[in-house]
Amino acid sequence: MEGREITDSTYPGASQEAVERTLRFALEIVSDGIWDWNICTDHVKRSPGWYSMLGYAVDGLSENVATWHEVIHPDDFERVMRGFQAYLDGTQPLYAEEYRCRCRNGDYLWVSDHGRFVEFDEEGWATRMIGAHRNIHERKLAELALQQKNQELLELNRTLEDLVAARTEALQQANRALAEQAALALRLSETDPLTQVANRRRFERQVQAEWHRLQRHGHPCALLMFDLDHFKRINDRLGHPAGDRVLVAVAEAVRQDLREVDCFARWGGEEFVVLLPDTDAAAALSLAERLRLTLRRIDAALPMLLTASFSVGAMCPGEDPVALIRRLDDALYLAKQQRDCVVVC
Ligand SMILES: Nc1nc2c(ncn2[C@@H]2O[C@H](COP(=O)(O)OP(=O)(O)OP(=O)(O)O)[C@@H](O)[C@H]2O)c(=O)[nH]1
Repeated sequence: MEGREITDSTYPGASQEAVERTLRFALEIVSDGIWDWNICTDHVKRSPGWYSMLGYAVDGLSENVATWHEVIHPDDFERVMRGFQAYLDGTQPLYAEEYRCRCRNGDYLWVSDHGRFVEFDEEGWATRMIGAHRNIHERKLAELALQQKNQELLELNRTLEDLVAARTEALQQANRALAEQAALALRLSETDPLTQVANRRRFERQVQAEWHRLQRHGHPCALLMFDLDHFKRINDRLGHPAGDRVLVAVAEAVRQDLREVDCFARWGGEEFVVLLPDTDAAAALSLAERLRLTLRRIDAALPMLLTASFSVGAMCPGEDPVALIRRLDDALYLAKQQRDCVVVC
């Protein structure tokens, strides 16, 4: 077994005493204090360096293991004993611990402690163990201060990360709320407050977009315009609020006859327009006829029949949207000469 005999081939011909002296010198050079434990008698011989390291008079303490137990800091005691026992049990290949030792003046000094068995009986039981202490107080304090700083930095970092995450979340929430508000503001600015259909502004924007689509891809697109007939009479006979209710009922009925992609808008007063993407003039005409009949069927508790006059027209490539609207206006004017009819332009 390694380290079983101190007198081995390293020191051929030397006496046991001479070898021990040499080893002791070597240990004193590399350590601050040495202990030499006779396991059978429980006698522990400690070097003068060990006593002076802790401020005790040389050989001023009982030379046994209990002295060691008494100087270990209570907070380190269990850990050190566990490490020591693990070596004694053979579950650890060496005994090496760092802990605090009580000095004579009551202060505690950080030391490192290494030890190993050096002699065994015939059955292989350890009979002697030698160890060395080193004063690591300054290094250990610096290390602990560094650990403390690292811990503080970690906590600060965590706090900062939490703060950043909380701020990011708050910012994202604010952005979402802002985007929702902006979308609502846009919707309101482009919605007719009475009928809740699109207003002229939204309609003109959509017409421009469709016009560009037509120029680029040649997709057909049609427009439909209608104006309620003799609407003034409704107001005059039943009052303005009743007229409002009729406008709302008209918008509701027409909307139900349209597709999602159609843009239905109130052009002004009792006049409405519909933008019909991917629709040619013939399809727009049949839709206008259908809507004309729809309006006649509206049940608005009116003493007179509700009718409307329509104009429809398809967008022509190259034609200015303004010119197209004018064309529809002119056709509606013609329809108004007869009323309750559709004029294609
Ligand atoms: N109740 C109500 N009436 C409105 C609204 N906007 C416009 N009007 C009324 O609609 C009527 C439009 O009258 P006119 O332009 O003479 O048209 P009309 O009576 O429908 O006659 P024709 O279009 O020639 O068939 C006016 O009395 C306006 O006051 C509105 O928001 N609510």
